[in-house]
Amino acid sequence: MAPSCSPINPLHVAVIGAGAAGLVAARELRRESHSVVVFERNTEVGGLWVYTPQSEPDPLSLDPNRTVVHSSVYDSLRTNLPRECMGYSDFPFVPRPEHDESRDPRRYPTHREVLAYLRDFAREFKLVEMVRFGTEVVLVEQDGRKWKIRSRNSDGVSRDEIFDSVVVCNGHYTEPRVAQIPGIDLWPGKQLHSHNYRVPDPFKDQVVVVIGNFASGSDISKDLTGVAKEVHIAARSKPSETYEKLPGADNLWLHPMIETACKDGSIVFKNGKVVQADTIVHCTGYIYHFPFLNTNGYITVDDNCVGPLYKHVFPPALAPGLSFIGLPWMTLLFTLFELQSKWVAAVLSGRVTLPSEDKMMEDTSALYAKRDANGFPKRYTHRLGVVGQAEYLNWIADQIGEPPVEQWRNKELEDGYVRLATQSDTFRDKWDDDHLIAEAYEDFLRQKLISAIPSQIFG
Ligand SMILES: Cc1cc2nc3c(=O)[nH]c(=O)nc-3n(C[C@H](O)[C@H](O)[C@H](O)COP(=O)(O)OP(=O)(O)OC[C@H]3O[C@@H](n4cnc5c(N)ncnc54)[C@H](O)[C@@H]3O)c2cc1C
Repeated sequence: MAPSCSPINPLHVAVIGAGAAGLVAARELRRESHSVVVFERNTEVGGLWVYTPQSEPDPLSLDPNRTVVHSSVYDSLRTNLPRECMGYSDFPFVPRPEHDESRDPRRYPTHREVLAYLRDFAREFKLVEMVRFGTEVVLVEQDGRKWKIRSRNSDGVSRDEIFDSVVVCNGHYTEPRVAQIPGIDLWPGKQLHSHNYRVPDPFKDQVVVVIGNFASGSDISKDLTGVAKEVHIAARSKPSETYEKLPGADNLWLHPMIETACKDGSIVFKNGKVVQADTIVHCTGYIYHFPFLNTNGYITVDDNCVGPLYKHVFPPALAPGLSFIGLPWMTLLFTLFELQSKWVAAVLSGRVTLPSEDKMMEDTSALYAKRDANGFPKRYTHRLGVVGQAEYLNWIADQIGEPPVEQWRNKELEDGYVRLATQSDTFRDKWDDDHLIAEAYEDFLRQKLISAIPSQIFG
């Protein structure tokens, strides 16, 4: 629906999480005159990007009563997308050497630079004053037409409060998904999920099997080659005859998926190769998890499909009081967080209207039907992909009267994914799209978001 001329209706809104999604949600809600409280269980902003050397005591994170460590960032992590396309629209993620010599000016900087950027963003827009740190949300449920939030502070003190609306930004890279391996119960080696991987040192001289070959699997296997005896990647997407020695190291092999794990410590791959392994690292992704949410069964998570949700944001029967920012993946995430936040803020103030509950349900059912007809599993419901993501982001932009996402930004994402898949050992340092960098910086200059083009970022 197009923006209406209705008077603005300011509400009291709770945001759960002060990561990249929650920060921009808070900014957009406040811009729309809502009063905002951001609940953040950590002691600082940044969410996933707040690296900690600590990992969880249960290396597969299966114990529901374990102490949760939020971040899944490993020490050597650099971004998997170029920085120009990662930033918010009016606060570009550009090198900021004037601040501090420890900043990383590279096009694919370290996780520390992303955290520094998010801190800069929070400072620039005075967002920290809205955040209640060390405060975990333990329950969200409807209370008449409003929403009750129960939170617990670091002293264990609980508090109930009533809000007009709740915006969920709790992140979805903390609750691991673990691969099912025939015979694993009798296999005597160690297992961990990439959520609990930080540095390669504990794997010195080991034979390690890494399951998964996308961003984390590819990074972690390379990280391990420096200290491990052998590293074997098991990739679900590879044909069963695959057996390749990978470039960039002399102890790294690519296999198809594991056939079975045996009690003598061996791992048999579907290509028939057998290795005597010490450790398996599951780089197999994460599941959406909302342990605090009580909607009397209305919202479910079924094979990583969270629903029902209109356009991945609003549960039709509970909209607009409850909304979710940041569920889709394979997209320009910070751009998505910003556009979804603007949409939620405008819907809450009455500036933009949602379709009827029935129409939203129809749209959601149509999305599921299309997914099923294309043969995609449920866990791909929130996967946007290169084409789908541009359409989706532009659809939201249109709802709120914003311009479509810049072509250079979409193209950087597209080319970035191709590089990631085809030159996984060099994609962060070698590229041939300097023209896109130039377009991005000209755009930033034109909008007066920067004062000069830094020279060091061209390839
Ligand atoms: C290894 C890895 C590498 C990545 N690399 C990139 C990249 O290069 N580029 C990119 O764009 N994206 C990348 N991503 C995706 C990344 O997750 C997003 O970019 C983004 O930072 C997620 O932001 P978020 O706010 O949704 O979640 P988070 O950053 O996870 O923030 C959620 C916040 O909610 C808080 N919280 C959770 N539950 C509660 C509760 N009950 N009460 C109070 N607070 C709570 C948490 O403490 C946290 O601060 C990567 C992800 C991973 C796992």
